[in-house]
Amino acid sequence: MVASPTRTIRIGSRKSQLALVQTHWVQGELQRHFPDRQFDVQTMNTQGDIILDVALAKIGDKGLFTKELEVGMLNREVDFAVHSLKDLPTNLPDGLMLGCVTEREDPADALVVHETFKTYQLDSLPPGTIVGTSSLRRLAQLRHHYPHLVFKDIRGNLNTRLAKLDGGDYDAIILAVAGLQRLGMADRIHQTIAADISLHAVGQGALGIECRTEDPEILEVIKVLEHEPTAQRCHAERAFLRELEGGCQVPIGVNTEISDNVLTLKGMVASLDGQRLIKNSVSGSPVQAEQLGLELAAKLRQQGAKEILDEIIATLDRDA
Ligand SMILES: NCc1[nH]cc(CCC(=O)O)c1CC(=O)O
Repeated sequence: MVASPTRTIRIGSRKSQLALVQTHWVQGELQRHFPDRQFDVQTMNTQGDIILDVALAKIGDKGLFTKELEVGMLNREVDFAVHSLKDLPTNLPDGLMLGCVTEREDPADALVVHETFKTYQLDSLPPGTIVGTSSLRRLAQLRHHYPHLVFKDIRGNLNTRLAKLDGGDYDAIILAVAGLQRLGMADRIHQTIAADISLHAVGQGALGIECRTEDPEILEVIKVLEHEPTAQRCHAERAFLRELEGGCQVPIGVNTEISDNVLTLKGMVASLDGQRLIKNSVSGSPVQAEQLGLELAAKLRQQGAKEILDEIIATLDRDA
């Protein structure tokens, strides 16, 4: 018997510890579904892994963590790439698509504290507490609720950030619950931040698998890992962000849930000083996910979101 020749499937990944944990999970799951196929992992450095000394907000986020992997796919060096969905831009290059969204972990943010701050919760942190975050979304929402805290930029992978916290550069930092859980560091979560204080990033907690548009064989393989409710929630979130975004990393947060076959999408846009914060929500059928995202974007624009976003983009351009 002649076995039909099947190609080895090459998976592209960043080299960070979190990226590798996520990619190896995908590789393991696919290997379980397709025991006769071979899956290899090929790692690449992205701009986001190389430029570590510039505030994320100033370089924007247009594919900072994804571009090299995308070039690899278009050049057929790799067949698909595994991303943290929140790092994947809402507009993808021609020839590539979001082929699969995996089941989401808790999408919330977490407060992680220095050992001398263990007795505090977010709402009891004393004035002047130094909180590290590099996300304008986290910054604006926390400033809105806790104007007495002091915010300081922080970069680097999860381990670097935790080392800076433990070394005393910060009293507390904000990280994604999902990243800490995946790296086996859930014990560092001091408090999960509630949605009424801080909405999470679009796609947070889910993995997004990007592949070539014209490669049905690969698309069929990766689709086995799709989790439909997560995909519907994330498609609504991404449509909302795509519709509002000025192309820059901006303070936009979301929250979604599906209950009794109704998808509810909450969204917020805030000014950097946290003084203006606009929120609203829409509900409808999960199969209309994208439409719900557009609807919510239109609502927030009516409430003044565009003015806030234009102002932020002008500030970032001026300070760049
Ligand atoms: N921008 C970095 C990044 N990309 C994905 C995660 C965590 C995992 C996730 O949200 O899926 C993180 C770290 C963080 O925000 O703390």
